Amino acid sequence: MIKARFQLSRPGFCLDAAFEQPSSGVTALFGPSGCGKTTLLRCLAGLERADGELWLNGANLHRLPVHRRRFGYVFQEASLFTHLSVRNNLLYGWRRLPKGQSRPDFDEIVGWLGLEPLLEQGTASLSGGQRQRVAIGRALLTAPRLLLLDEPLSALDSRAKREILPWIEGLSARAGVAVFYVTHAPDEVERLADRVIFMEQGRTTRMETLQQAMARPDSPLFVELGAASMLEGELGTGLADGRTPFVFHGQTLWLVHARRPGGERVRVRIQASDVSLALAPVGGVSILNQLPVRVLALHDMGEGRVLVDGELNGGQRLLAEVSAWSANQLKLHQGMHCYALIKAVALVN
Ligand SMILES: Nc1ncnc2c1ncn2[C@@H]1O[C@H](COP(=O)(O)OP(=O)(O)OP(=O)(O)O)[C@@H](O)[C@H]1O
Repeated sequence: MIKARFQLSRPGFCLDAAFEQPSSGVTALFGPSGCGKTTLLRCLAGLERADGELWLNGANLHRLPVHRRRFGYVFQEASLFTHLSVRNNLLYGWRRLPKGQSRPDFDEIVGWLGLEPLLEQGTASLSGGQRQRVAIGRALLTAPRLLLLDEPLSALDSRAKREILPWIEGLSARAGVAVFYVTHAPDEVERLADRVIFMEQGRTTRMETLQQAMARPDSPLFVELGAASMLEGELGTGLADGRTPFVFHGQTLWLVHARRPGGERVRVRIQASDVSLALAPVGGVSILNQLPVRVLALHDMGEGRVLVDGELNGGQRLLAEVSAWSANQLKLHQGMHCYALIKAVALVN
């Protein structure tokens, strides 16, 4: 477990943050600009002098200086050594690991991040996404106890961001290291995070699993794009007619244009406004996906809209946005069974 509490004041800003998280997987630190995400990450790293405490798996790290914490830190813009090749940048911390400490496998980490073709290059010719991959590799090669990533994609354009995301995904599990990931981009949280710590005005306001964070209508993750649900399951083999099955808890959703090999664990995203409800299965419609759902709660969103919080077979949650008029017509109420008609399903990873 990681248990942390930090208090710090500077003119115009106070940090008062506390959390407890498992020491595995990816925890996103999410909140608006200026709420203190970077400051909290810097407190974890030991780069800020804050009051409080920091425990990692029972060890008290709070008084330890930065280098003795052995955390990897990657900033918004990778600061690579310009006089060294990619290989020597990667090996920089690895070579300096204390004698007797087990060394991460260089080739393995290079492979995880797809860095082989770049190894003998200088850093000047690297794209922004490649630089970040090298910075993450360099941090992992120091065998960090925690990996701290501070908005590593924020300086990249959307194409570079799309390219780098698959390399970052799954890294925490492969390397067996817990990752703290600062971002204000909901799509990065949905794609990468297992858990989310929400922050506002210097305070940690809530800690949730991604599923919990996406199952409440007032989730800060929904502010820009509206409510959505995330389902986890397995991709099946694509059919000749263009459909690919996504299977979860014995149910199937059909995706179109998935173009991916079957057998992978994936997440899919369903926008609540793309989900309609019906009292019985509907025939003669173009909608591919209909799933039974049980109504857990109805939330009045104002402006004649109702957000229906539903539970699918197996327990995963599905949000549907319907008009208040339709909710009345269907007499939707808690505990009721109905069918979700899902217009679009997007693969997240
Ligand atoms: N070195 C500094 N000296 C003084 N104030 C600072 C310093 N760095 C940050 N601040 C202030 O501290 C507050 C928290 O900043 P912080 O960078 O932690 O927020 P953030 O949530 O990471 O923001 P962003 O998403 O924009 O990076 C802000 O009010 C910021 O202006």
